[in-house]
Amino acid sequence: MERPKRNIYLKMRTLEDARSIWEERTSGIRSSMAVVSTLDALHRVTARPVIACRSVPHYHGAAMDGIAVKAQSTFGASDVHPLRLQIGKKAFPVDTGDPLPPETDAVIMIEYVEQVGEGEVEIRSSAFPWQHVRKVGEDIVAGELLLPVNHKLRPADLGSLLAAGVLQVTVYAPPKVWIQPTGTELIPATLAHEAAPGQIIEFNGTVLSGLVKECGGEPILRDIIPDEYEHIKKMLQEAVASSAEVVLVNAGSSAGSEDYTAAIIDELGEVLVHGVTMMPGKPTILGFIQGKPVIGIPGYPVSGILAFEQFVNPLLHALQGIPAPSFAHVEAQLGRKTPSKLGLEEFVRVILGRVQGELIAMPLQRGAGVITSLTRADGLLRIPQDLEGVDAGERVRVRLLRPEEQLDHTLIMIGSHDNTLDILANELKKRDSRVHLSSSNVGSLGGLIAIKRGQTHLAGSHLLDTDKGEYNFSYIERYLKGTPLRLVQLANRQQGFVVGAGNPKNIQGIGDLARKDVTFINRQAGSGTRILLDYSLQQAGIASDSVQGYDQEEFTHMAVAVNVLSGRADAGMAIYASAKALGLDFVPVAEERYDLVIPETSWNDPKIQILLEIIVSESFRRMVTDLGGYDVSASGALMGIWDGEKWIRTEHRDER
Ligand SMILES: Nc1nc2c(c(=O)[nH]1)N[C@H]1C(S)=C(S)[C@@H](COP(=O)(O)OP(=O)(O)OC[C@H]3O[C@@H](n4cnc5c(N)ncnc54)[C@H](O)[C@@H]3O)O[C@H]1N2
Ligand code: MOO
Repeated sequence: MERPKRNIYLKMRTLEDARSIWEERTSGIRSSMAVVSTLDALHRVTARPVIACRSVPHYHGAAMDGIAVKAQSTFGASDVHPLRLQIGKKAFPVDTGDPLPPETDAVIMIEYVEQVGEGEVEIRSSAFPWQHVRKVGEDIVAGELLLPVNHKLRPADLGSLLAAGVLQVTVYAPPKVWIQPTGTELIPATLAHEAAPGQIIEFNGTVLSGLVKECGGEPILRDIIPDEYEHIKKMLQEAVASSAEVVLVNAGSSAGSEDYTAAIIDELGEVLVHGVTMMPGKPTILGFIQGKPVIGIPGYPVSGILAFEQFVNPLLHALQGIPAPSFAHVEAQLGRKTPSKLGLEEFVRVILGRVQGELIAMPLQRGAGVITSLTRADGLLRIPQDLEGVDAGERVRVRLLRPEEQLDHTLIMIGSHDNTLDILANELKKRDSRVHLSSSNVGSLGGLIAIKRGQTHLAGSHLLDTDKGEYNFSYIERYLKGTPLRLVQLANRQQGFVVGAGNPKNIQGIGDLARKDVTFINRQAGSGTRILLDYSLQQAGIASDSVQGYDQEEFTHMAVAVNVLSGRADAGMAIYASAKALGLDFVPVAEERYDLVIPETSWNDPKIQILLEIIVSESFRRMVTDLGGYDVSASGALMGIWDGEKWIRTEHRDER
């Protein structure tokens, strides 16, 4: 048998075309039917109409507490002519729900009944027939249509079914979905502690299982199989012969030499689409084998989730006879220019928060392999394929990934990255579970600009004025004229060189960066760390082009440390905590002040006030001290009040 060695996208389609091809080919398919107990039928979809077996109520009953009467016998009663009725003859005490005694057809509420003498009551107005009576069949009439077909059962529906004597319902069986992780590099999460380089923990299977359950399906999660032609082929044959109604093959769908899935589906059945002009999610495969939908889900986690949403979610709903629920959207202002590839529909993860009444969307990291870009995201921005991007300040429609009401409790922090922000985020949630810190790392200067544009509640900044040797003040004077704010110290922290464990290249100071055998990893321009590095180089009389790797930039301290850990670089400038976190060595260069820049417009925001309480708390200081490399003795100190024109300094601590 011929085994294809290489693969290309066989049938590339736009997202819109792929969706409509898929919808057309799958719209008629339905899941098998099952008869289930009404008690277990919540969220299932009716596959047959449901007919009431009995009427509700099945007797005339009192709708109020009081006395049951024959309405006719009360006619004429009034304030002027009160009427007396004998208990047991003309008036019968009843409670709500009691059957009406024979010959009666109305209830008078107890509030309008006066007890007079032994066995007699008096009324001062007449009753009309069927007043306060629940008549037979008022709610449900036996034989009537209770619920139509293709109806998703809600708790109240189950109530009406039981009331109408319907103890079993015919529903669509939860569509069974075969989920097959593939990849020779994959290992189960239980073996995470012994993962060798090149081995990847399998987790997409669990993500896909969760998504299937959310669509009312039943996942069948299979053990990992290697990326081998025969394995994949045998598995697909087994899958289509099984009771599974849908088959998902995860990974191996792009152009790699081991990516056979499309070729095998083509051999065993039919490939409708291979490649969709969406990003992430491009290598999606849509096909059929023996009448069963088979979908190749890309291996990168974000790509996989987005491909599932576009193609599997609507399919699983269609199998149950209902449309996929639509997603909630909000309008927001885009905080940062976001370029996008022409010809590709791009899905950008964003954080969302309300700043000065305006909803702001800030893009997060874009890598399709970055699963945390989805856990951190508040929303998804879809950039159509005919756009080359969206400009900062443009109004965009963003799909919500959190309930809308949470957006008012989101604290947006844009600017420089610091490891203490994770502690802050956790402490905020601890104090008020609604409050959520969404941070975007764009460097200190980027944070000040975001404040200028009214796009953030606060910024983190450590900008060294190389002339004055002080932090932040002069930058605020330069960039934030007309924007009143307060500057609060978060911590003093140690900056230095992160180097390999044991300092293998024996890096002692800035001078070593010019060595031919030392490769550096830099931070992005505009970051405080970069300014500190450039300043240190200048002080030492070292030209930047004599530093190897100077042009290689990362956006966070941890990313710099990871470069050193992986051996890509010998040194990078970062905070001590990032070296400690990865078991690397650290060569101190300077201590710097990291401040929170809080515009006056958000100073009184309760979320900011909680944050200010946290940073002066003992527990916060202890946790930050434990990170190492921080001095928190002045955390929370008000460094200055800027009225938009000049500084109103204060030396007092915690003066809020
Ligand atoms: N030369 C090309 N290379 C790639 C292309 C391309 O067009 N030409 N497409 C890229 C795009 S876009 C995507 S998305 C990825 C996904 O491709 P595959 O579906 O073939 O997936 P793999 O390469 O096998 O895996 C990608 C990545 O994801 C990890 N992975 C796989 N399965 C799991 C799992 N069950 N749990 C967790 N992680 C998983 C895998 O180890 C890889 O790291 O391809 C680009 N390449
Ligand atoms: O299109 Mo792939 O799905 O970006 O990562």
